[in-house]
Amino acid sequence: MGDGARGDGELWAAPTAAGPLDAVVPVPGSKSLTNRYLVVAALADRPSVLRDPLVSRDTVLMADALRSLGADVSEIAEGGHRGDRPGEQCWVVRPGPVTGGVRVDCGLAGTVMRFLPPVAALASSPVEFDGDERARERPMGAVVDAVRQLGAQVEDGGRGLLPFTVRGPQEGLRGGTVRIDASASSQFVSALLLVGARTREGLEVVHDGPPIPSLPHIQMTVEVLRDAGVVVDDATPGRWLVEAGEISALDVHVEPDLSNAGPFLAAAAAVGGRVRVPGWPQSTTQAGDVLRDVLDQMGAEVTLDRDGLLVEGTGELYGLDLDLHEAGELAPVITALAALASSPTRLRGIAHLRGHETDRLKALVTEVNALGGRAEETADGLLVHPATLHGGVFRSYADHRMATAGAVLGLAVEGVLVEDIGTTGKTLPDFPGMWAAMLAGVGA
Ligand SMILES: O=C(O)C1=C[C@@H](OP(=O)(O)O)[C@@H](O)[C@H](O)C1
Ligand SMILES: C=C(OP(=O)(O)O)C(=O)O
Repeated sequence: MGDGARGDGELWAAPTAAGPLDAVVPVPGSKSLTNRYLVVAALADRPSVLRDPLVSRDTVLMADALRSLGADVSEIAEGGHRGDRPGEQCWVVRPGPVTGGVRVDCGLAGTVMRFLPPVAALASSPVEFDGDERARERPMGAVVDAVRQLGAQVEDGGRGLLPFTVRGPQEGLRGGTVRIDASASSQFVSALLLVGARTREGLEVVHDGPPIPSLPHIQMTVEVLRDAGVVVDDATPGRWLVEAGEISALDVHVEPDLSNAGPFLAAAAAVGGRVRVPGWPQSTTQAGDVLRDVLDQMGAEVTLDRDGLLVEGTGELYGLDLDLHEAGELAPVITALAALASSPTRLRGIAHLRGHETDRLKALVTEVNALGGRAEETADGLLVHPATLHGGVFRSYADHRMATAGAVLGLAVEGVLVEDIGTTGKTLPDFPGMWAAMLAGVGA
């Protein structure tokens, strides 16, 4: 198991901010983009270059899995360059025929456990999938079902959960129409779209069920495929058509992870001062971009310019009523701010967070209330009422976003101890170091 695989019980004394912040925080690359680029590059016709990819547990698991399935992922660019820009790191992905006979460790990465079973169905020998203990509880049924509809066999003991083994058909994937219920995760649709071009007849994916969450993530998949020359028709809501054909190699710079920027930007909103995240894209498919609007509504001043995104705290922090169906991964950090706000917050449209790294609705209510907060679960979200918080242990449940939410609370509340801060390694290689750098010099 890699870094952050399990709660280690260790407590991290979250630093309080001794004064207003004044920091520039470079944020590593997007998890969602890095893992899509890796999969597309592994299925492409020639080698690809990913510039400034995220290197964290989720993306290393993806790179390792793709290596075991026949691609080569290496850190140095062809010819020994490390990239065009000073300090730029590159991953070079050389595709190869998809081979089976291997075991894929998904860790707790939704992108690995959902995106790779359809890739494994391109191999004719079996591929075993497993992951962390909690990974065995995350919804997988639609992926298992879809891979079967594509003609693969899946041995899952009838559970529709990890662990399972995928055996692709000897003759490769024919394609055709696959019908799934993607209401538990947008990743079910993304997973199928990513392999669509590698089927003989192309792939039609039809969603049949309650509304799909995180639609911007599906749009991101479509845009990444189009960058690689794949023809995708997404004109009809709930239906996607991917034409069969070659996937072109990519040479891409990975945008910073806007959702991972959340805790740093929230810090300025919570305790005042300014935090700038350089390289914030002017336009993006990342759901995290909605933070600009959310932080503005909560009372911060938000400015996007050529130097990045600047958030300035105003001393006011308001609650809000927000449908987060499209950007559920922001719920933990918004809940942390809500717990510090002067008016109530209602978050709606996020029932599917019960199937994320942990049951995030339950975990957020339990941990905010353990610090004296007044949060409650609703059928599809959370209510957070104003309260005076006190110190105590904030448990993270092996969930990177729970841990960073605890850090945000700790800035404003003395004596917050976050359990297993190392779990942030799922999507951030050095969160404690970045947090300390943001606070360096404050109040000095
Ligand atoms: O495809 C992706 O990269 C993701 C899709 C979303 O998943 P859900 O649709 O399961 O919420 C998001 O929450 C997750 O962090 C990343
Ligand atoms: C839900 C998340 O991750 P995953 O990609 O594992 O689903 C997340 O990062 O908030």
